Amino acid sequence: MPVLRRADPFMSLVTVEDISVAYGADTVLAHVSLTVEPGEIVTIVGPNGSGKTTLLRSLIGAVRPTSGRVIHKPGLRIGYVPQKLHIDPTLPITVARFLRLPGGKSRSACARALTRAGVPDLSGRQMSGLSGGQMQRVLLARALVNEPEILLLDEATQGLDQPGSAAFYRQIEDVRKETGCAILMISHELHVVMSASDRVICLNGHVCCEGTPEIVSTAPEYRALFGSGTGGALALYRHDHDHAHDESCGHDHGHDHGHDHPHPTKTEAAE
Ligand SMILES: Nc1ncnc2c1ncn2[C@@H]1O[C@H](COP(=O)(O)OP(=O)(O)OP(=O)(O)O)[C@@H](O)[C@H]1O
Repeated sequence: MPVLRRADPFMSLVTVEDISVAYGADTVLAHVSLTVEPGEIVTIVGPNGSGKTTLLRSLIGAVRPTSGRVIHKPGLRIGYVPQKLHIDPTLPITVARFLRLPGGKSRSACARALTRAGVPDLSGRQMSGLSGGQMQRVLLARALVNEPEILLLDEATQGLDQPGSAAFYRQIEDVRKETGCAILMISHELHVVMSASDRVICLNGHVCCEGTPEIVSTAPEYRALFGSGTGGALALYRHDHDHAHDESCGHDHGHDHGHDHPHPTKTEAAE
């Protein structure tokens, strides 16, 4: 069984224990371990082909690790926002119908999810007529219908312009504030995302380094992959933590997730 459920009231939402994943002869993830705690925002960064999507897919049970295991808190509700969803333009389907598709969700739950995703007025619109930004909000709403305890986002702002993606990430922070759900996301938009994250995991087939955005951005492993340019961008987006973190680029599980996390400082670039 690739995904286990363990009964422990104090356990993490998700625990990845030393997983490796191979496609045929190609090992794309080697000995990856991580946890996601209730209410935290964790961002996975890494170059193309570094195994980020594979990691998310193994979390939802869509990819089977060759070794190691993925453990979910029992009864864990997961919301998944894919990179993109191709809708056949000749298929007439409204947003409301799309949201209710996976098993007769109530109208009120769908309306609530659209409001949480910041698009309360889209329910009567045709899916094929949505802009890229609206589509991503609808995919977010779909992931929110079941009131997830953890939201997985796979490069959810791909194709959006900078203001569009900044607005999307602000919405994600609002969702976390309102619902308390944890967020595990993949993104290439380092300067926006690293500011909004409690913790960043830098992946390149294995976990290169992990910690607060400030710590990861100065880690030699991270700089070797991404250069030092983002260090300047990060300075624009200081995240005001009101809790302590480990000061090393190692595992950083010691902080308190039970309280409110402030938004990143607003900046010109985030407007
Ligand atoms: N279903 C599959 N079958 C075979 N190889 C795959 C499959 N899915 C992914 N791969 C390969 O595994 C490696 C990791 O892919 P993955 O999509 O997990 O990386 P990624 O970090 O998400 O990449 P990107 O940033 O480009 O989206 C790549 O070399 C990819 O070609």
